[in-house]
Amino acid sequence: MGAITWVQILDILLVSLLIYQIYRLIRGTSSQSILIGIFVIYLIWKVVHWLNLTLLTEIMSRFIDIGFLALVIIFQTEIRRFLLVLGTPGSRINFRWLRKILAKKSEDIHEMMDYDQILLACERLQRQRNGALIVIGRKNVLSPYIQTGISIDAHLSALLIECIFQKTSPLHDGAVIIEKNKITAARVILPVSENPRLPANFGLRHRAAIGISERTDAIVIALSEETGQIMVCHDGQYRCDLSKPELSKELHKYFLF
Ligand SMILES: Nc1ncnc2c1ncn2[C@@H]1O[C@H](COP(=O)(O)OP(=O)(O)OP(=O)(O)O)[C@@H](O)[C@H]1O
Repeated sequence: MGAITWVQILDILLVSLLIYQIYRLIRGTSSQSILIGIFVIYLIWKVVHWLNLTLLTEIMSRFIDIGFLALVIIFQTEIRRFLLVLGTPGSRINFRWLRKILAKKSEDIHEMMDYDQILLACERLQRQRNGALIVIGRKNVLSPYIQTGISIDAHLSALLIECIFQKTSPLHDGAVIIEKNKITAARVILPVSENPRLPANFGLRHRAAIGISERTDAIVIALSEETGQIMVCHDGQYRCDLSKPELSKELHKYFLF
C-alpha cells in the first residue's frame, strides 16, 4: 500500500466537510432518522455480502441500485434547501472565513433593521394576550413563502404589527414577514416542522416557527396567545419563554456576525 498523498488528504477533508454540512442541514429533523435508517440498511447489506448470503445480497443489491434515485426523492426538500443555501450570498453554510469576508454586508442589514419596533410590538401584543408569528428575513429568499400570504410593502412599525395581530384583523391568521426594515407580507402560511423531538405541547404556531427556521436563515419570533410566552427560533433551534431583554439580545446576536 502506497503512502497517503496530499490529494487524498484533501479528498478526505472535503468529504468530511460535506458530511458535516449535510448533518447541519438535517440536524433535528425527521431526515436525520431516515439517514440513519439508510446507513443501517447499507451496513446490513455489507454484512450480508460478507457472509455470502447470495439471495439476500441479490435482493438488497436491487434496493441499493435504485438507492440514489430514492435518496433524491426522499430528500428533495433538503436538496432544495441545500441549493438555496448554496446560491445565497453569505448563507448559513458555516464557512466562517467566508462570513468574515461578508461581515460588512451583514452589518449593513443589521443597521437597517429597526429592532425596537419589533420589540415594542411584541411587548404590546404580549400585554394584550394576542398571539403573533414574525419571520425576520436575513439573506435567504423568502418570496416562495410571501406568495402564500398577502404581499404588503410597508415601513416597519410596531403599530402596524400590533394591528395585524389583533384578533379582529383579517390579517392576523398566519405569519408576518419582515425584510430589510419593511413588512413585506402578512397572513403567510409557513411550513411546519416535522421534528419528532419537539415538545408535545407545541402547537402549529410554534411548529411553523421552527419549520421556517429549519429551511431558511430567518430569525422567527412566536408569541403564544395561550401562555403569552415568547419563543425565538433560528436554524431549527429554539429558545422559549424569553423576557424582553433576552429577546433584544437574541436579535442582536443573530444579526451580527
Ligand atoms: N403553518 C402555519 N403558518 C403560519 N401560521 C400558522 C401556521 N399554523 C398555525 N398558524 C397560526 O398559529 C395560530 C395558532 O395556532 P395553534 O393554536 O395551533 O398554535 P400554538 O403553537 O398552540 O400557539 P398558541 O400558544 O398561540 O395557541 C393559528 O391561528 C395561525 O394563525
